[in-house]
Amino acid sequence: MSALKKADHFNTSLAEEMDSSFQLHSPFVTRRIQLNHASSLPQIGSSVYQCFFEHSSDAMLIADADCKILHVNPAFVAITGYTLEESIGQTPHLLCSGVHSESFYDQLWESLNQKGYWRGELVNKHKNGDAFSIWQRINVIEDNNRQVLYYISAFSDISIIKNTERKLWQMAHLDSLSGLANRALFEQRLLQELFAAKRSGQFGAVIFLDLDDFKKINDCLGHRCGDLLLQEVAKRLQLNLRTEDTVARLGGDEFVILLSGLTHKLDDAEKTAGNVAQKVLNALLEVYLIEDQELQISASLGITLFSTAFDESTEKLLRQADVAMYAAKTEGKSTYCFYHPDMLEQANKRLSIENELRFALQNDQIVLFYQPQYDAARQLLGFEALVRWQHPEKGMISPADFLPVAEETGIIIELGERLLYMACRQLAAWHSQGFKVPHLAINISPVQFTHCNFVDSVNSAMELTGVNPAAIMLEITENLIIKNITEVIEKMRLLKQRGIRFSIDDFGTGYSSLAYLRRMPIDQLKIDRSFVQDITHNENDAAIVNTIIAMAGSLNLDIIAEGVETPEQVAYLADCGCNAFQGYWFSRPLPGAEVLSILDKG
Ligand SMILES: Nc1nc2c(ncn2[C@@H]2O[C@@H]3COP(=O)(O)O[C@H]4[C@@H](O)[C@H](n5cnc6c(=O)[nH]c(N)nc65)O[C@@H]4COP(=O)(O)O[C@H]3[C@H]2O)c(=O)[nH]1
Repeated sequence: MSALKKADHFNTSLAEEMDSSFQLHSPFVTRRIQLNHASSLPQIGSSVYQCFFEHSSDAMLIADADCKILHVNPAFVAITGYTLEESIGQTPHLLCSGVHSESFYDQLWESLNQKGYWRGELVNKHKNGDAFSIWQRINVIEDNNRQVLYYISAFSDISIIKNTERKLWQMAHLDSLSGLANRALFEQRLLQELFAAKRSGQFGAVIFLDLDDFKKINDCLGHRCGDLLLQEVAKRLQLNLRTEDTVARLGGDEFVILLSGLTHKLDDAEKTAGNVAQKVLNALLEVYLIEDQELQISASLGITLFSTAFDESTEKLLRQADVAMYAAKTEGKSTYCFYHPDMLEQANKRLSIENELRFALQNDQIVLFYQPQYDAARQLLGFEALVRWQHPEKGMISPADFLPVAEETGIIIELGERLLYMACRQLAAWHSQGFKVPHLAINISPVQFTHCNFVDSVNSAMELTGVNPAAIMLEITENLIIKNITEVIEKMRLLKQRGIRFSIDDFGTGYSSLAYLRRMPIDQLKIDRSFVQDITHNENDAAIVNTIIAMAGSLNLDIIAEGVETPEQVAYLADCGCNAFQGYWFSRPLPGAEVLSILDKG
């Protein structure tokens, strides 16, 4: 302001002077306005300008060469909240919001001094303290000697436009549920960081985060609860990261974190990224209070690093971090893994199994085989239903090759329900055809058992097929019992009320304790085939089998041995007191149609 020279004597009325200036040009298109009383342009009465000034919807102010406000119009009063009296004598600094930097004002003044005008966007402050955005035009009015006489300014409130712009930007760049960046914004920032890393030589990291078993929360507690949990997770992520780190939600329960400017050394960068990942893991593990319920959830994290040496695309880096996250899931969840190229092949294989498995489910490629169970006198005791995938090109695929993927991806829920229904339907059909099948054992994956819909899905399979529940034996594993004892017992109790029986599969390979077993409403222990295999020439295995049989006797449980392949094994097991067998010695698992040949009517 001090650079501005004081105006010449202000000897005519304001209206008259403005009359003169407006005769020359429109004030908003001229570069520099000079008053020229000798103008020969046609005259318009001052009342017209007065009227224009008073009724304009744009705020207008006129200031003298010292920037002291001489006059403002009613629109100025309406937009800024300052009355005419409050404004006169003040400088436009009255409206300063503090949002703009000193260099912003330097450029404004440079334009006014050199070009005689400035136009642009500004954020001003209303009398009530609220900030509002304006589109402002300022013109310098000079006399014939190029001495500044006045500054005239007009501005319109563009807050609505700016808010709409902001909303549109948010819609395009932010995730509406969590308020975090979305994939598009994340990729933009990642691209910037890739360029920055190339220049600086510093490492950056992309961390892919997926909540463990989040689907269960959504399925069991509802989507509202799931959404609230995701919002809490987002908050914790933001709280535990620096503001310069970018956190984004890609969708569902998938989040990504971008760490930049780590260090120049790979080891140090790995260490820092690992520390951040561990910090995030710990923070997410803390109990959540969602709608008066205490919830706990863990996460699996995958980390990939980038720097000058890497010429990766954003897409590729995200994929690498995703692949590493899957490795963390397979390592038992609630942990983090760094990306390694070997993981990619594994991930591609898993992805193709996942896609093909979904297709197989829809296209009846999933079938059940049935392996008979006998007593020592070869009396049929029942069958175990065993899943097979009849792949059109790859042939018969063993469950060991696709069940882990089905469990990791949650497909096991749909698959398990389907198998349960198919097994019940087959048993009901045998019974209705008059065949004597005392029981059918059905394998239940731990993921399937712990799902909130499990009891309902068993009940609905039984109701839909009309099968006799007393002929159903559900096989669960020891590890399931250890992890969720109370929940497992409750579900077993509900199903036992319907007449269903339970067998502990692969018994002896897990960590069951006698104390647990006593509490469980179990009917049968199944000796794992790894003990049966060497029972005749390995003392340890023989001792374990003897102990299991004794334990079953003392707990009043049935016992069955699986994987029996030789008559010696049958004899040995029978000597120990086991009188139920399943294994290749008796029969391999058979397709449903072949089972008919070994079934008895009666
Ligand atoms: N070496 C040898 N093996 C024998 C012998 N007798 C039976 N087996 C095999 O041993 C496995 C017994 O099933 P499991 O322990 O429940 O172990 C099963 C079970 O845990 C799981 N599984 C199979 N079907 C289903 C299903 O429908 N649902 C679920 N959730 N899991 C299933 O996959 C595992 C493997 O199933 P399969 O490949 O069918 O393998 C079956 C069966 O084919 C024998 O004498 N010698």
